[in-house]
Amino acid sequence: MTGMAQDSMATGPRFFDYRNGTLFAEDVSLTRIAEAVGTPVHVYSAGALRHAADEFRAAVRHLPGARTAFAVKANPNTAVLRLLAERGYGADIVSGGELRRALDAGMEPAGIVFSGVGKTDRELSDALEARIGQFNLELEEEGEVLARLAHGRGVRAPSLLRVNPDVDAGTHGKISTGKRENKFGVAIAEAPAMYDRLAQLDGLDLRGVALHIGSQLSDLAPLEAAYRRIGELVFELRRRGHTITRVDLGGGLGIPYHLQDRVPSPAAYGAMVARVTREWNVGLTFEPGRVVAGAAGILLTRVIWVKLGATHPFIIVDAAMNDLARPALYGAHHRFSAVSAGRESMEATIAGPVCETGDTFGVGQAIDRVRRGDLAVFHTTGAYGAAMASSYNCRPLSPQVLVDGADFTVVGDRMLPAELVA
Ligand SMILES: Cc1ncc(COP(=O)(O)O)c(C=O)c1O
Ligand SMILES: N[C@@H](CCCC[NH3+])C(=O)O
Repeated sequence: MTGMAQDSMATGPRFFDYRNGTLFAEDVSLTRIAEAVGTPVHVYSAGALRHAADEFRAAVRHLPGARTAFAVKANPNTAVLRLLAERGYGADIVSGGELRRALDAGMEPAGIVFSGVGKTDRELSDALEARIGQFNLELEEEGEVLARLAHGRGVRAPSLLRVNPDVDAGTHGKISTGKRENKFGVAIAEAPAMYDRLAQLDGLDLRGVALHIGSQLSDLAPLEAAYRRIGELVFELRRRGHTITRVDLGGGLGIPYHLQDRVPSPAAYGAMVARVTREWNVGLTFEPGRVVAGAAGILLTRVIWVKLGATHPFIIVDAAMNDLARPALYGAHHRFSAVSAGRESMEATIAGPVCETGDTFGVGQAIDRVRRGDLAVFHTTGAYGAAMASSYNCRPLSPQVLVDGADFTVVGDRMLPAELVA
């Protein structure tokens, strides 16, 4: 009975839970969603989103000038963004597409932060046109181009300089962003002189510095080390005569994917930030993604075959790496449980139908015993799940459903070509 036993160990309010042996999302049985919408389907819980969104905000909102900008890349679904806008979130964006998403969802332009190492002139112009609240500059030339574009419009672009603090975030190499060899931000040693030059430009309203050292951080120590370096930089910039009013501390807080994972709570994170930034005298911006949306989603799938394998049986499900890329890309783990939990378990390798050996969700895992036709879920897919989906193998993008209490709605992806939407 691994599914039921595993889920009963979860802490905090439970939005995906068994009732009479069937897994529910809030008050809607997943069997009903599968019958109505088909599988695979990404299912989000509005209650879980509200809970995580409020928990993070509660942890940081007492900090001076605190602003929370949800990292849209984690979950750009318009209904999700709308819900977060209602909870007081702005948006951290990295492309013109994400800008449109954030604006479509009703986010205030003033609450939008534009990060990203390769913003095009067109994207910078569109963001200026939209009057977004903050540009995070990732290289000096970007600042010069933005200054020119802003000056041409008779405005000054509110900007921070993103600094690379050269700290090892202790996370997967592909999602680490704050080591000197990474492409993000400017080297901290070069930041003061560069800041001096950028601050001279008429078209920029340079207000401070930003950083983001990586994602799925399971320890606060690297964040604290990076923040201390940024604190020293703030005082150095003030000694050089600059007025520093804002620091953007990025995102990165990890969440549990295995039941035994231990990660810092948002409250512990907020307490660390309060301690480290006490003397800074600036407003703080946060860019959380995963910690807000991750636990609010599951991927509902159906078992197509149980196939004999050399070491373990293969459970071939109808979801694949094009629906959930994290296991194939980072070797990431997403718990698997049956929607109708029986009493038996089995050891199996879970795989999708895509023609790649890497389309595997777990090798030799102990899971609920499932049979052909059974429904099952991958847990904790609300962040970087549907967001990273592709139509590889000409598989249609899977639908997304938002459950709120006893109601559920298909919350489509308006920006995607109609022929790609299931
Ligand atoms: C600049 C920036 N901000 C915020 C985030 C959000 O990170 P997370 O989802 O780990 O909170 C990312 C992704 O790592 C990012 O690149
Ligand atoms: N896509 C990554 C996170 C990347 C964060 C973006 N900087 C993941 O699924 O874990």
